[in-house]
Parts: sequence; structure tokens; C-alpha cells
Amino acid sequence: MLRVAIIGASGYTGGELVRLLSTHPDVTVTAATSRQHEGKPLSSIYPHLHQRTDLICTNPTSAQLAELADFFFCAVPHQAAMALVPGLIEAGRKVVDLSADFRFRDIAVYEHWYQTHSAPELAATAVYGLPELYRERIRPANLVGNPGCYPTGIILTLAPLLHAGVIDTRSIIIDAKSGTSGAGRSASIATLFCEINDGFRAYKVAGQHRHTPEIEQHLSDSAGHPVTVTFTPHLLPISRGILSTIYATLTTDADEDQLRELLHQRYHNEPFVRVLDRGEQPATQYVRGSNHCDIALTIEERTNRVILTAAIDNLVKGAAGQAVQNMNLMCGYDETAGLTQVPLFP
Ligand SMILES: NC(=O)C1=CN([C@@H]2O[C@H](COP(=O)(O)OP(=O)(O)OC[C@H]3O[C@@H](n4cnc5c(N)ncnc54)[C@H](OP(=O)(O)O)[C@@H]3O)[C@@H](O)[C@H]2O)C=CC1
Ligand SMILES: CC(=O)N[C@@H](CCC(=O)OP(=O)(O)O)C(=O)O
Repeated sequence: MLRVAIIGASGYTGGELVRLLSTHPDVTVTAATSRQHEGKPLSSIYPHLHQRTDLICTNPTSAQLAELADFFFCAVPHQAAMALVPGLIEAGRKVVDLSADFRFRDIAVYEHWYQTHSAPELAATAVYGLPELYRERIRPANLVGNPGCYPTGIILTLAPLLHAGVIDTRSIIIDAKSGTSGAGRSASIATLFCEINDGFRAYKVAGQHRHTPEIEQHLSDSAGHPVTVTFTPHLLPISRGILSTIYATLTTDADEDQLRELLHQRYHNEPFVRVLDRGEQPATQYVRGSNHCDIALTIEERTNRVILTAAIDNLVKGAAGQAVQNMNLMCGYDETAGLTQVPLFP
């Protein structure tokens, strides 16, 4: 059994990693770290894990950390991750980092949007952990930067169309709506019940969200030339899930079935991407708790636009599930191990 540690186990993605890994046949979680909850059973922080884990939270020093496991999930905020990960890689461990610290090939882009990077050389060697696009790079990697939650569904949806050159790359508008768990478990006024419940709003409008450069980097790779997008995130009064609605002008005479066939061809062998039939629409409640990304494509003939919709669970395909999928690839396990949950509905 592979010994696995979760750094930041008391956070939402850390808790979700423990839930998913509790059904994984090839791994045993040997350590769960939290500074605030040191000494407490993880199941006292997450009662849904009662009798599913007997892990006690620890707060190891950096020097102790590498000895706790062979494989590490780092589920701590940006900046904290870049201080922890280099020591693990130097000690010969494999790491999936869930923060943005190891997502960017171009450190100048990271430093423009986030902060100075303390391990730029290592970041330049990390592989972006979107398996459906970069599977063969992920397999041999020691360090994978797990994608952001919004970029996951958006890149999966647009990449095949950009690769095929069927949309005007200057026309892409992305309207994405996320559940509140996307903001993490730390207390803040912005995520109080009264701030979120029974309401709906956009935030970081007009290219201010830090997922914009992440989305553009991978859409540009798919298109073969630089792509810029208008990306507007919204906050939904639900716990988990992201629905992205994407608009683009068509540059082809292909009809809706032919364009949908592009998605089918790209994803028919993918265990977690479901391309929906004509007339069907994805919904956050149809992917909840699962590692699926559901995608629908519709043409609006009046405006010559394609309208794409994509749903994921931000904590699973948008974070912990994708991280486990990456671990499976890095360790040679069945890619779906620990990830076969049927979505929880209603
Ligand atoms: N929530 C989501 O949907 C997604 C989150 N992510 C990313 O995943 C990471 C974790 O997110 P999430 O679980 O939501 O965050 P939470 O805020 O819920 O949890 C953060 C965890 O990190 C620990 N932590 C915080 N600061 C530090 C530090 N300086 N050093 C060590 N540990 C620290 C916290 O525990 P303690 O303070 O007790 O040490 C806690 O366990 C973040 O980088 C986030 O951006 C990525 C995709 C989606
Ligand atoms: C609803 C909400 O607040 N979502 C978070 C994104 C969560 C995520 O993917 O995180 P990182 O890229 O920061 O790792 C946000 O908009 O910042």
C-alpha cells in the first residue's frame, strides 16, 4: 500500500481527499496535517468521516514532513504551498499540489497575478494536472500542479473546439457560477450565511480573477496561438458545484451534431467527461460528489454562436477528485480508483 499524507486535511479539499481515498484499494492515508486542530481526530472536525477514518491531525515540522508518507497531497493556500513542496520533492517524494503555486509554466505570469515565487525553478518543471489533456506528461511527473476549479470545466469544454479551429478565438465569453465551498473553510464575512443565502452576484469582473491567465494559457495551447477571454465568476448560494456557460462565434458551417461529434470523438474514452445529447443540459446536482465533468453544446443559429455549458463539482473534479486521478496516473494505478462514485442526486 502506498503511504499518503494530506497537508491541510482540515480544509474542504483535504476533507474531500480523505473521503475519496477511504475507498481507494492501493493507498493508506498515514498523515493528516492541520496547525489549528493538532491532536484532534479528523472525524471530530468532519463528522461525516466518523468511523471512516481514525486519523489524528498532526502539525509536523518541515523536516518531519517528508518521513510521514511516500506521496503527498498539498491542500493549503497559495504561497504556503511553495514553502512546503520543495523539501518534499528534494526528499524524493511525489506531490500533487492543489494550490496555484505550481500551475504556471511562465513564472512571470504567476508573479504578475499572485506574488513572488520562492521556488521558480521547481515550478517551471511541474506538470499541469488536467489528465484529459496532459495524461502522458502527468504519468512520469514527480510534481503536479492541480488545476483551479473554474479552469477545469472551462478548458475541457473549449479545448476540442479550439483545436479544431471552429470558433473565433476573440469572441469567447465565459460566465461561471460557483458554490461557496470554492472559497474554502476559513471563516470570512464574505462567506457568512446572510451574505450568500438567497442571493446571487458576480465578483472580480473584467479580467480581475486569477483564473483568467490559467484559462488563457491552456486555451492558447489548444488553439496554437494566443487566446484571450472574458471570464466572469459568480457566487451561488449552494455548497458545491460550478456551472459554466460559454459563448463563442462560429467560424464554420458545421451543424450542431457535427460540432458535438468533435466533443464525442475527443472524450468518448474518457471515464469522467460526459458529452450530453441534443436537448440535454448539465446541472451541478447531476455531478455532485462525483469526478464527472458534464458538457452540452448548442448552436444559436440567429446569432451564429455556439453556447457550451459545463458542470463539475468544484471539490471533486475541480480539486480533490482530479488530484486523486493525477495520483493514480503518477503511481500507475487504475485511473478511476477511488473515483467511481455515482453523483449524489437529489
Ligand atoms: N475549495 C475549492 O473548491 C478549491 C480549492 N483549491 C485550492 O486548494 C487549496 C485548499 O483549498 P481549501 O481546502 O478550499 O482551503 P481551506 O481554507 O478549506 O483549507 C486550508 C487548509 O490549509 C491549512 N493551512 C492554512 N494555511 C496554512 C499554512 N500557512 N501552512 C500550512 N497549512 C495551512 C488549513 O489548516 P490549519 O490552518 O489548521 O493549518 C486547512 O487545513 C487552496 O490552495 C485552494 O486555493 C483548488 C481548487 C478548488
Ligand atoms: C467561490 C470561490 O471563491 N472560488 C475561488 C476559487 C477556488 C479555486 O479554484 O481555487 P484556487 O485557484 O484559488 O486554488 C475564488 O474565486 O477564488
